[in-house]
Amino acid sequence: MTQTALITGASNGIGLEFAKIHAQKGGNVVLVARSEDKLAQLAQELESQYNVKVWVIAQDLAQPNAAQTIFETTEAQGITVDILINNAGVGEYGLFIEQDLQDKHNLIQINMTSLTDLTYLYLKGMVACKQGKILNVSSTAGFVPIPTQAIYSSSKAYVTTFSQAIAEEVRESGVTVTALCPGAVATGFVEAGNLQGSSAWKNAQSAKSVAECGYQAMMRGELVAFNEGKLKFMFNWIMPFMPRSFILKMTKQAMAK
Ligand SMILES: NC(=O)C1=CN([C@@H]2O[C@H](COP(=O)(O)OP(=O)(O)OC[C@H]3O[C@@H](n4cnc5c(N)ncnc54)[C@H](OP(=O)(O)O)[C@@H]3O)[C@@H](O)[C@H]2O)C=CC1
Ligand SMILES: N[C@@H](C=O)C(=O)O
Repeated sequence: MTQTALITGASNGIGLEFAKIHAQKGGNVVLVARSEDKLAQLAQELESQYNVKVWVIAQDLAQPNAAQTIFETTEAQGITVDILINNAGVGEYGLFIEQDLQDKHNLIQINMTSLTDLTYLYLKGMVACKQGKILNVSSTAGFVPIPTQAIYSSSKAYVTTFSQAIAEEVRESGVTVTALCPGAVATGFVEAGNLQGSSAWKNAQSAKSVAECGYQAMMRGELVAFNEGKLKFMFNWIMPFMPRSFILKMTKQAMAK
């Protein structure tokens, strides 16, 4: 049966690669982002190249009602979402007290609240049908506090913890929830988050490789997935045993420009 995947942040980066992967496997796709022209272009390419159905929903996930609007749109068009990939997210760089508070509210809305709302709205139907998969794109940043990314790293800690908790809640239902925790990835995220020049991205991975890893982990129903084995080892078996003060110095240095 052809499965439909709703992918947020599908106009660029990792989300764009998720859309290509799912379409290549014969899946229908609902593309969500703000850039309607880019999404329309991608929709046309995917439909002609893979003979799948593609819908475009242009929505700003920084808006409080975005998730409800997206859900109402798919409901109105009779679209059953079998796979939800909450990928959209924005980064940041700078001292907390020097940040624009509205920008931080937007980050919290995009990275946490809209992700939560979309999960709530679509997970209910998946549980009712006893099938479905959710992939929440988090980050290794969620495992440690990061000076200059205080709210971003906290938002990803939320995504990783939230995803595991609801995965257990629905474990008997036939629905799986996966948190994908990439390290540095070479996408527009870096410039958009004013992160260029930070040494943390010197060995950034490709969006394609991260999406392939995340998609496979989602299909296997993994709880928490890393795109590199060394990251999995470091964040599961090394970092938890390090002194907090040392971790803070290390993350602060990694972000230095
Ligand atoms: N790049 C990295 O180093 C890492 C990224 N991640 C996570 O991966 C995910 C994808 O990031 P990545 O692909 O790298 O970043 P990109 O900046 O390349 O892509 C971000 C996507 O999110 C969309 N987006 C941004 N703001 C909004 C908004 N307000 N409303 C709707 N959509 C929005 C953008 O589309 P548009 O502008 O058209 O709205 C774009 O499609 C994020 O959750 C990020 O936190 C995790 C670890 C590392
Ligand atoms: N890992 C990067 C993306 O989440 C970061 O720390 O910003």
